[in-house]
Amino acid sequence: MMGTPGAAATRNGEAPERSPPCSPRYDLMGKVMLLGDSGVGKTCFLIQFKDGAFLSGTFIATVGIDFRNKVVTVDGTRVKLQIWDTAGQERFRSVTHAYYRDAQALLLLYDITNKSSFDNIRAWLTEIHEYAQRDVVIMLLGNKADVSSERMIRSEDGEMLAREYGVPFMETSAKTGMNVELAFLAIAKELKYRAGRQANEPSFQIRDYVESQKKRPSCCSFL
Ligand SMILES: Nc1nc2c(ncn2[C@@H]2O[C@H](COP(=O)(O)OP(=O)(O)OP(=O)(O)O)[C@@H](O)[C@H]2O)c(=O)[nH]1
Ligand SMILES: [Mg+2]
Repeated sequence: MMGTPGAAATRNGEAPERSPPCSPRYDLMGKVMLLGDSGVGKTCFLIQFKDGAFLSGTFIATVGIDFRNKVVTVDGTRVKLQIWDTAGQERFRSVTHAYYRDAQALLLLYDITNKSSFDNIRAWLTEIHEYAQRDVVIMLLGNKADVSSERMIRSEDGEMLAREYGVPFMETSAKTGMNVELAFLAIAKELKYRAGRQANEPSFQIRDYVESQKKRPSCCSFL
């Protein structure tokens, strides 16, 4: 499905997004984009979050760009996440660039079993800095953490890279669901915090939140 870039994260009612009458109510909405090389698992990550299912079998690369909506409730606030699933293949880059500008959050994935997908993260970050909003929330995710036997990238390497860029990091599995919901909940919490901080509300640090909540794969500390 193709869509168009649109409105920024807003309180419901202030800058309304046209939504069908049957869509669930929400207090706040934000656009999230999934980025990363082809095959790292972006589409599976989204399907796992949206439907709780894993697409195994033949890999079908995404063509162009697509989105799904899901409303999550964080601390009593309903946050509608409009999640854009991009094509990782180089030939679709010019299509996806146009969508960066409207995103409030970017989930940048690599595949822990694929070294080049990790090596390309720096190039992705350069691209993000070129096309995205300056204050966009970025999270680095090392996906396919369930495949410990083929691991090429140590968890510590992901952590180090994330620290260098000042972004939260965790390993995930679109297959088992490990840390998938947490990634989106952390984004939703950050968007809620940014949209309107109440007096006396403690400040929210997304990196601390992710560090305190994330699960670690049980098998791979020997690498
Ligand atoms: N074991 C395992 N396999 C995964 C995981 N996530 C994705 N895969 C597999 O990896 C392949 C690629 O997954 P996709 O989600 O289609 O990859 P993508 O990033 O959307 O790729 P493009 O659409 O080309 O950008 C598929 O065969 C999936 O079944 C995971 O967490 N664990
Ligand atoms: Mg895809």
